Amino acid sequence: MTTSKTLTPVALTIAGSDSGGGAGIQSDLRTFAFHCVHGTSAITCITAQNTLGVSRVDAMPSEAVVAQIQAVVEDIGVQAAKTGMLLNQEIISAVAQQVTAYKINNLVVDPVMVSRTGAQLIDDDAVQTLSHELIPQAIIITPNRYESQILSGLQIDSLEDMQAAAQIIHQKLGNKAVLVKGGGMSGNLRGVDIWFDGEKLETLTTQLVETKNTHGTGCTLSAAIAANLALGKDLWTAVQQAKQYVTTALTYSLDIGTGQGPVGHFFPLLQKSHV
Ligand SMILES: Nc1ncnc2c1ncn2[C@@H]1O[C@H](COP(=O)(O)OP(=O)(O)OP(=O)(O)O)[C@@H](O)[C@H]1O
Ligand SMILES: Cc1ncc(CO)c(N)n1
Repeated sequence: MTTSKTLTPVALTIAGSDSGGGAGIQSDLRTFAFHCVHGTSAITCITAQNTLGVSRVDAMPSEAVVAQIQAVVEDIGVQAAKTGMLLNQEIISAVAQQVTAYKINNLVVDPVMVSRTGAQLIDDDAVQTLSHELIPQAIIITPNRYESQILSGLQIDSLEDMQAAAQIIHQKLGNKAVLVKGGGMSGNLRGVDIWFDGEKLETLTTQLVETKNTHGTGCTLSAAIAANLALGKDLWTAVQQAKQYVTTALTYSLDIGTGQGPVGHFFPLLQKSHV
């Protein structure tokens, strides 16, 4: 059997480490692997985190983040990338400069600012830099309910609010597409996302999964979109399939820890071995 370098899809995650293994770098690399995409990483910060929450965050020096991106892109090359928790203004600016310099165009930005529970994950100055320097370079951004409120200036309580926010964010920031995620909504809207690409306003609905173990859904979704882009799929297909991946991972979520457990990525293996 021969192997070919050119046939190996590679994706890069630029994100924080989650010691509990449910979100961040750990969920992204797992998602890439289960898409048969080689995963590379640039770690922005180290969180001490478990199913109950984040107890400490240590930022990496921005030079270290830049060095990781350079090491990966200059030697291995990437077909797609995603950003997650970038923590502070300096790191966001440095990442934005690298994205420009290396012309990373299949860029998925998960604008991690506020967790689903409403906790702020980056400082105030960083929100501005994210909006002005990095988000404009993304092919798609995937804000959750609270991030969509910040980016659109709207209070979001209904499906109509989500639709209006997606359109405002698209107009303001000019990404090819915006996906407003509904995990932070209430009732049946929890599994509903809104896509807007300037023309098509679509509601993405899979089944609602009734579980408390939803940690890492947002990271997994954006990583799965990036993986699908690395595999050469078009953006709309990449998003639809990523949404399905997250839904299935939620149905196999892991009841570990005493708080919110993570989504489960092992389902393709479990199905094969009939465990
Ligand atoms: N209970 C659920 N059932 C089905 N889908 C869900 C559920 N909760 C979240 N999702 C889906 O998970 C994806 C991530 O959305 P969510 O709003 O949870 O992102 P997030 O807040 O960024 O996540 P994170 O917990 O990683 O910070 C979306 O596609 C959303 O519809
Ligand atoms: C490291 C990290 N990135 C992203 C999130 C958002 O889910 C988190 N909780 N932790």
